[in-house]
Amino acid sequence: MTQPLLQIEGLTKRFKDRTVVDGISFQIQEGSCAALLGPNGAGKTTTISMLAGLLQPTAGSIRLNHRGVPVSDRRPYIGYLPQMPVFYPWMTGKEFLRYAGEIAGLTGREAALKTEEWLEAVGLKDAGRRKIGGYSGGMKQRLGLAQALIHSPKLLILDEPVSALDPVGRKDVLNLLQRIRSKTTVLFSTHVLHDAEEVCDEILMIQNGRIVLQGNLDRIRLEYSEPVIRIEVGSDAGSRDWLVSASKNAFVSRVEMGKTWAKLTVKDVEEASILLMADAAARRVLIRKFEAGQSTLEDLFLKVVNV
Ligand SMILES: Nc1ncnc2c1ncn2[C@@H]1O[C@H](COP(=O)(O)OP(=O)(O)OP(=O)(O)O)[C@@H](O)[C@H]1O
Repeated sequence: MTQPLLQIEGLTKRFKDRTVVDGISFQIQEGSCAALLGPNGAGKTTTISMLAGLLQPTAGSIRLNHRGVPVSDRRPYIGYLPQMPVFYPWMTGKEFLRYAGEIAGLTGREAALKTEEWLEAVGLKDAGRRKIGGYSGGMKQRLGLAQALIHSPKLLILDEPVSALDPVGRKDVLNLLQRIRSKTTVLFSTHVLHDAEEVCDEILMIQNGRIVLQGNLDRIRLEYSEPVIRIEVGSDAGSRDWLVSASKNAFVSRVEMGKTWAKLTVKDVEEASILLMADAAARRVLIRKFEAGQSTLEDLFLKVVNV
């Protein structure tokens, strides 16, 4: 078995007496794309800052392997884009990238070559001649990605790369990440499950500084999906009463309910659908929506983070 690119063991960060990252362990295989997913305040930025070498862990180990051997200084192997990158608005995109390349250790010539390559790759070939002060949020984030990749790192780490963007910028950056991930191992943090699903194959769900669920997305989807029926009824008293009594059926194992809707976890979705529909028809209940299927990853995420 090949060594994982990144191995994290018991990583912990305490600020005074407050434990913000609480002994987390995980691995990232070369070539994969992993999302560190969790609600606000879960500990994502703190974890990522430790991986990027900006914050000293209180305990635990971070090991990055290159050709199967641990490296002593992992920073040259990592590309990092912080949650709120700082750009010099008076620089052009091109000047900024060259500067970033030289800071990352490239020679002037290499930095110039890589700048052209990356400006093209992130769709800023023409804009590269303009000042960053005039860039949109999405353009800045694409420039930030180019900056993080300019020294050809083995692992790209991004802290909430799309959360501050409008839908167009978000789509642009997610599409770009989709392309990058075929060549570079990626770890990015997000509090939006949909973003993780769009790009990643692995997830690490974090809450209160602990990993509460981790693994391959498809496997988790399969393992945790449950048969559910979602029903929406009319707002009349009869329909609402029926919904309450329907949720008390013996075949319902869990209920979430609003005034005119219910999500019922059942044992056998087909059998339960037939019984519920027949009963609703016999009692002339106004069904506005009836959806029988499997619970989604969103359901699981909400259940895990308990919101
Ligand atoms: N330097 C610090 N000193 C004390 N507490 C801190 C410090 N940095 C972060 N925290 C606290 O640690 C917790 C986790 O913060 P962190 O920024 O890692 O969460 P996050 O998951 O990235 O959240 P968000 O999605 O809001 O960015 C928060 O409650 C935060 O207030």
